[in-house]
Amino acid sequence: MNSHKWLIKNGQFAVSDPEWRIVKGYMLVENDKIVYIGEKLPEGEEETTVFDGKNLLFIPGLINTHGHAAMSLLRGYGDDLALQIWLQEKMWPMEEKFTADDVYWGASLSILEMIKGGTTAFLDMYDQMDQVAKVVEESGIRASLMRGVIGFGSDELRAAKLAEATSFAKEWNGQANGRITTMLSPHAPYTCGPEFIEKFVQAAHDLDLPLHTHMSETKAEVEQNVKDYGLRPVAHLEKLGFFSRPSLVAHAVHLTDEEIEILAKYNVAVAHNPGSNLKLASGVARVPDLLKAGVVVSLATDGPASNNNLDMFEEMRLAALIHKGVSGDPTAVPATEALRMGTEYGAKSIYVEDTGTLAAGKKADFIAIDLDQAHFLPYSDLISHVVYSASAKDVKHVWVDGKQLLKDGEALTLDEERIKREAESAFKGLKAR
Ligand SMILES: CSC[C@H]1O[C@@H](n2cnc3c(O)ncnc32)[C@H](O)[C@@H]1O
Ligand SMILES: [Zn+2]
Repeated sequence: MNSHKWLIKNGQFAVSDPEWRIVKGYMLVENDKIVYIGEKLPEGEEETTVFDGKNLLFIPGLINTHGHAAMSLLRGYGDDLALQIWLQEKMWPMEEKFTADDVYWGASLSILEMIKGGTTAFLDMYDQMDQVAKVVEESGIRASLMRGVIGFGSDELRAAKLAEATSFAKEWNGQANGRITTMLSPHAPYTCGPEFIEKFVQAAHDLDLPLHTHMSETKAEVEQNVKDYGLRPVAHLEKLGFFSRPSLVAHAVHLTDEEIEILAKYNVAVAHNPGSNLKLASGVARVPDLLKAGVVVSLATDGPASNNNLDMFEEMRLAALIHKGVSGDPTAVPATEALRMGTEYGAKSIYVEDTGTLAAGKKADFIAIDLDQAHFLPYSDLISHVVYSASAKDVKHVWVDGKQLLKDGEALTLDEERIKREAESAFKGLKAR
């Protein structure tokens, strides 16, 4: 393969080594990697192709660590409901009717929205994952993918779903030039019995893969777990060996001090979904306490049907704001920490640690924010502006693996008009069936 080198000049770059600061000057990219960031033109690069970074702030691509992309087709279908009613009466009956094409177009719509909003990597848990993987391959985004499994039904059905999950994980791990990685994912302790979860743990050991699940999202679910198994979800999963694998849990809203200690002890990462937790009235996770205990807390939207968008700037802002409101402490989650949660901690959570920061040697997954807008002036503190003033609409350019996916707000790898048409028609089809 021919080597491709290009240089950004006149840019402002948000680096975090170890504190956030803005470097004004140059960034050199070679193939899929950042090779230099600094104030001076790197020696010998006078002739290198140049991209003008004037009026642009370059930050690491945002990393959305929990979601269900195909659920964009169900956006607005079942608002203002609590989790279990929303799942049982609205989502699951519709999801039963999803065809492979529905998953493909639903995932395409979400991936388009994510790229346009500055997300360069995401985690997805869903059925018919090969369709999502196809869109990841075509679009150029990075993703951690898993066939999510709900363990209702017969032993045969469960065995078939586990086999599907493991064969997907084996087949797709490392595909799309390494942009796809995989995990194994029982949906939740309330939809997967203990023996079934143990099978996932065994498979994760056999295949050397991380585990992911929904955990302690609602108070009712925690109480049900105690009734059914005599333990709260954290001790229950610990007993089943879940945390013996690298693991990421989504939500973790209802935790005791002891549970936070257990998560910290096993290095379990938490995907915090502030928007979805508020919308489904699930509660507010103890993020400041988790961070204090040394738990890696990243940010996620959850599916577009419980959010109802995939704007990671909104999640960073919510994370920075709600914990101040709940605790009465304005320093509970500072802007600097919210930005790490949306980038660096996201990379750790989905085990793609060669991304998530702007630094020489890291993957060239980064975005450019258009600073020439009223809501960013004065240019007093650009890190503050990213968290408190920016939104998905401010993203002008996006690169993943050094390849440009968004240019002047236009998707380069996806056909936006076709995706919008197909998604609308897929939703109509679902409703009619
Ligand atoms: C087995 S595929 C994933 C499964 O998860 C469902 N889901 C979407 N959002 C949530 C949530 O907040 N908590 C629990 N489960 C959720 C989705 O509808 C799929 O069935
Ligand atoms: Zn979810």
